[in-house]
Amino acid sequence: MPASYAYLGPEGTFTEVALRTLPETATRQLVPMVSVPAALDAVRAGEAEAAFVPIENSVEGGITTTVDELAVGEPLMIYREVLLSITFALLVRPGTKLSGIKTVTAHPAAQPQVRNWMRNNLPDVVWESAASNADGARLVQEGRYDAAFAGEFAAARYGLEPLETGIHDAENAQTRFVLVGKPARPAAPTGADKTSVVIWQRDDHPGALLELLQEFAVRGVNLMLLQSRPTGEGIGNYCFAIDAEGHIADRRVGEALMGLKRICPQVRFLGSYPRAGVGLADVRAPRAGTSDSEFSAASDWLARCQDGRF
Ligand SMILES: O=C(O)C(=O)Cc1ccccc1
Repeated sequence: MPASYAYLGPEGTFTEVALRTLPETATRQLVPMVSVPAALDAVRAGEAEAAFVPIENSVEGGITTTVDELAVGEPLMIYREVLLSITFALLVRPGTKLSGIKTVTAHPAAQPQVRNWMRNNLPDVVWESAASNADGARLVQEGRYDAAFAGEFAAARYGLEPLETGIHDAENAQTRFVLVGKPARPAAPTGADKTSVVIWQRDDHPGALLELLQEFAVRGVNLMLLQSRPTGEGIGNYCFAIDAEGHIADRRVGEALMGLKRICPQVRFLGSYPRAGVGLADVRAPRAGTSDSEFSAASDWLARCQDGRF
């Protein structure tokens, strides 16, 4: 049996479309799962080699279920990311008219991307969340809802028709998906990489977040995502999911992570992986004093000082 990748299903999700852009899917069995936690647990249980799940969108930010699931439980690591531009279609059973729609469904992350369109076109319609956009389409096929926001490509799969296509409140809305597996050595740096971590702060005091961010700032590491998530230990207790530019093998990134490890009760490394859609030409040169060679020269100098050989 070929190795399998579990993904947020059922068939016809944006997740599946994004997953199929990875060349290695040609030799993998793709297994739709009912939820993000189910896909991740399939990896933890050794039933799937990897899971492919949505993690962030450009309209609403982090997809919290995914961030929360990666922050706790048996550790997993991100190996790849895929960016997909998203527009929605309003899918209905054949013959349904806009005026006949009383209920609509989709994944919760779809709502901020279609809210204005709904306000203008379906102002009195009741929204209910589905496990995924394709699951919403499946529920419309079953007659549970009148319409679903989903990819136009999902229509044929569920015997529906698109009443409207190209629905998107924000121009160029993109969703980011990640391929997640059990921890192993990250792929070698490409020069255009990203490092994801979740960090917990030691205690609540003025400047606590600033102290964490300084570890990146003083080493010239640019941040690409900062998301606070409740730890579940009472109001005001947060951990922070952070994406930083660079690879853990880059000295400035490694040193920033070591700095965090010294001051945080817990640091969870979620992986270093190539940035989607970014080439070497798009990557800024390191800030003065933060290149690998400058870190090495400084450690050599320190060793010489310690030896009295300066
Ligand atoms: O992949 C899907 O279809 C999903 O349900 C997740 C999702 C939600 C909103 C935008 C893109 C992907």
